[in-house]
Amino acid sequence: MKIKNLIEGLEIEKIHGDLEKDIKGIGYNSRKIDLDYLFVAIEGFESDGHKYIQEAIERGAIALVVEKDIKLDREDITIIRVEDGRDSLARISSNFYGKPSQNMKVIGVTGTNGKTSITYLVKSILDRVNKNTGVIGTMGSVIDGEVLSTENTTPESLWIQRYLYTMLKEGTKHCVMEVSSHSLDLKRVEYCNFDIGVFTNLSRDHLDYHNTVENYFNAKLKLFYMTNKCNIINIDDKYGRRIIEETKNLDISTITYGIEKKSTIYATDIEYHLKGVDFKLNTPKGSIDISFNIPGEFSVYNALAAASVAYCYGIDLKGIKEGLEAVEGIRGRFEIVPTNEDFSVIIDFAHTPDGLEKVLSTIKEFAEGRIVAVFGAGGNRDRTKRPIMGESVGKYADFLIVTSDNPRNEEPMRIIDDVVEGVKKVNNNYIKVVDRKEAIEYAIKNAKPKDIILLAGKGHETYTIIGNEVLPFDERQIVLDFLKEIKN
Ligand SMILES: CC(=O)N[C@H]1[C@@H](OP(=O)(O)OP(=O)(O)OC[C@H]2O[C@@H](n3ccc(=O)[nH]c3=O)[C@H](O)[C@@H]2O)O[C@H](CO)[C@@H](O)[C@@H]1O[C@H](C)C(=O)N[C@@H](C)C(=O)N[C@H](CCC(=O)O)C(=O)O
Ligand SMILES: Nc1ncnc2c1ncn2[C@@H]1O[C@H](COP(=O)(O)OP(=O)(O)OP(=O)(O)O)[C@@H](O)[C@H]1O
Ligand SMILES: N[C@H](CCC[C@H](N)C(=O)O)C(=O)O
Ligand SMILES: [Mg+2]
Repeated sequence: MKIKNLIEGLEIEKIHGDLEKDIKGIGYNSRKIDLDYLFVAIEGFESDGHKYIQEAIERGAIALVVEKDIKLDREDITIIRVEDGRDSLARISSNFYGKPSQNMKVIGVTGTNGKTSITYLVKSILDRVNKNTGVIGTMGSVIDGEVLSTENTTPESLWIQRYLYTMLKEGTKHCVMEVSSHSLDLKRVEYCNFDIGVFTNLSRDHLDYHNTVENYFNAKLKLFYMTNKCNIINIDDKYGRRIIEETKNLDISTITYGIEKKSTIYATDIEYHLKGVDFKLNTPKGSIDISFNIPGEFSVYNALAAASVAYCYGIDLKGIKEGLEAVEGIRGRFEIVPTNEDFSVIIDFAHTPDGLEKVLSTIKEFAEGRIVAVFGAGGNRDRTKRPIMGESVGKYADFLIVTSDNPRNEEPMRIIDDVVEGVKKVNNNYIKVVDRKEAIEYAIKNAKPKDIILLAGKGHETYTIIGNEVLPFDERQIVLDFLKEIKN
């Protein structure tokens, strides 16, 4: 595509050079630049893309989008100076891929917990009524059955636009996307035409990035100004009610869902059990009984959110029921490891105080033996949530093994101590085991009949991040291998 077409709509401060050149690809990382590429230099938190302009040119960049004035000894390189590199990257990427979001239905899901779960529930319902649905989120990008791994829950704008383009090419006209607060703040989803926005809930997380809960909320709020068809909001969450208030004058319809407060889509007759939850789904078009395969009240909320999306698209109750009930489970979300033992092992991705509270209170309701929790907190992430996570687990678990969860560049024992600070307030029945594999093995070795061992925090992840290294680490495999080992 010619540079002049690529920069359509871009807010430009200065241009130098030829705009007729043909661009073969776009990049924001110098290491990924190829022949005849356009390189967008972004000043980041860790580094500065402008430092890598020379490398980008050596690799084949023939045009640059920059946030600062730069001096080059090459006259043939086109230089476009802009105010905001991230915003420009999003605009250019959308142009390059033919503005794919304008030709499809994109559903954005935001909130602290439940995003991944809801995206897969929506996919299950829409797929069943012949709407081939793509997903972009924590577990990767799913395009026509193929899963591509993504670096972030919501990838950089270039990738989002590329995935949407590929989906369209494959005949996928619906995409359900997790929209993280980082992505809203860092403009990864700019120029993305959202049909529907879904809000799950808001609780403590990511304060390392946003500093205050108010900033975190305001980042999430942005999504509901970007939608065209409908906003779907959890009315039982106080931040959900704030979104409803803040957006009430917009020319867009709002569907509310909930259990406690009066809402458009709601659940009644809820019956909890360890293998799932049964409830009546009520909509303005009638009610239907749902037998859902993931337990807990939080699952009812996730199912209601997905049902609201389907309702918004006019899918009938039977279609919604079939789609929800077809979900046998979601990887790493209350996943029961098939051990064949007299105790149970559950792998769950809870990594926030609220997520842990929700999953543990669900387990507590059915536990006949002890609850043993193996968990930790991620390094280079919100420190303020760590003691609160410890407290959430300490309130419910009979025995806690506080361990590591992706320490990244932090000292693992320091993270554990941050968590233990909260544990100690409510429970003294804990040990610290830095090595997560040893921690899991300890829990299994000492398991008593009817125990429920919860391995929390890593969910679907099959790796651990120690320093800058990503090492293989699959908890299911660790559990099964260890059981085999102690039996031999
Ligand atoms: C805090 C944050 O979100 N940071 C994101 C941000 O990084 P940054 O601004 O620090 O980038 P940087 O390292 O300073 O580099 C600046 C620029 O120089 C470029 N560069 C750098 C080195 C080089 O050799 N050549 C080069 O061109 C980089 O490509 C970049 O364009 O922009 C990068 C490019 O898009 C992202 O990869 C990076 O996400 C990092 C990996 C990250 O960990 N993000 C997490 C916190 C995140 O986004 N999480 C959310 C929420 C998770 C959830 O709860 O669901 C998510 O959506 O995943
Ligand atoms: N609606 C919910 N409310 C509270 N906790 C939930 C909810 N849904 C799921 N959880 C808990 O949070 C964990 C993570 O769920 P999920 O992966 O769906 O959230 P997410 O918002 O995608 O998280 P992330 O921000 O990491 O992408 C689950 O394993 C479960 O323990
Ligand atoms: N999307 C979340 C996932 C956290 C998962 C947990 N295992 C951790 O590493 O803290 C994050 O990047 O903060
Ligand atoms: Mg997710």
